[in-house]
Amino acid sequence: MNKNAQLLIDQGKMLPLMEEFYTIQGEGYYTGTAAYFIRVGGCDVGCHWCDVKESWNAELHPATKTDLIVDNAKKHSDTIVVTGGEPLMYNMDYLTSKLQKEGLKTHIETSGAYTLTGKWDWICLSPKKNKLPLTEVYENANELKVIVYNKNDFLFAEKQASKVQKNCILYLQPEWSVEKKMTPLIVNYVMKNPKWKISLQTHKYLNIP
Ligand SMILES: C[S@@+](CC[C@H](N)C(=O)[O-])C[C@H]1O[C@@H](n2cnc3c(N)ncnc32)[C@H](O)[C@@H]1O
Ligand SMILES: Nc1nc2[nH]cc(C(=O)O)c2c(=O)[nH]1
Ligand code: SF4
Ligand SMILES: [Mg+2]
Repeated sequence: MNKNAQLLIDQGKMLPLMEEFYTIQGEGYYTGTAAYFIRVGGCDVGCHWCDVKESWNAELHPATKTDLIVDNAKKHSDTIVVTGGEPLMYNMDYLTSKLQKEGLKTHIETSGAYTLTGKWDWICLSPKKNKLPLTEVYENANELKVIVYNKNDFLFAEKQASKVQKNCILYLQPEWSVEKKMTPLIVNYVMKNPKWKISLQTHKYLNIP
């Protein structure tokens, strides 16, 4: 990448853009709500079950002017979900201030493993064992969404829940490849531990992006 583009990326004025799409939020608190998704490339957390591994290598995704991303997003929805990849690998201050100036709601999907930048109307924190969230992200999360791949993940989920604020909404979401096996276990767990809710990847049942 040329020096100038790298400088603009460092300032958040350009971002490696993998894809953007208008769809229905499939997961968590806003499930069922229309939103425009901005998927930023680049992630080094390395979840073995990640459903967007194509996002990991930032160099495969074109550095795009943040102003253009915003001008496009505002045509589609009043709610913008920034995801990735891991969006917090980049400085989100410029993007979110521009989105909010346009009157748009800013939501983020994050592992919380990097410094919290940006002004967010909603933070979905999905912690990963390989690279745990930073304290500042636990403290500002509106929802905690723990992916359940095996039985040990219930214990991990409880540890993560002890780190977020009292009003943070707690979700357990089955990992997609074991969804048939883990969903009944999550259903049982939630009935026994009703501070938790179940979150399903409803867009995958609906066959939408
Ligand atoms: C692809 S990640 C991108 C944002 C950020 N890197 C993160 O992990 O939160 C978006 C959401 O999808 C979840 N996810 C990824 N792969 C999944 C899978 N195979 N099954 C269930 N959820 C998955 C993540 O935990 C996260 O909540
Ligand atoms: N419909 C839909 N909802 C989503 N919620 C979080 C997603 C993500 O990949 O971050 C996602 C996604 O990829 N599609
Ligand atoms: S942190 Fe998110 S994008 Fe990165 S590997 Fe894990 S699920 Fe995929
Ligand atoms: Mg997804």
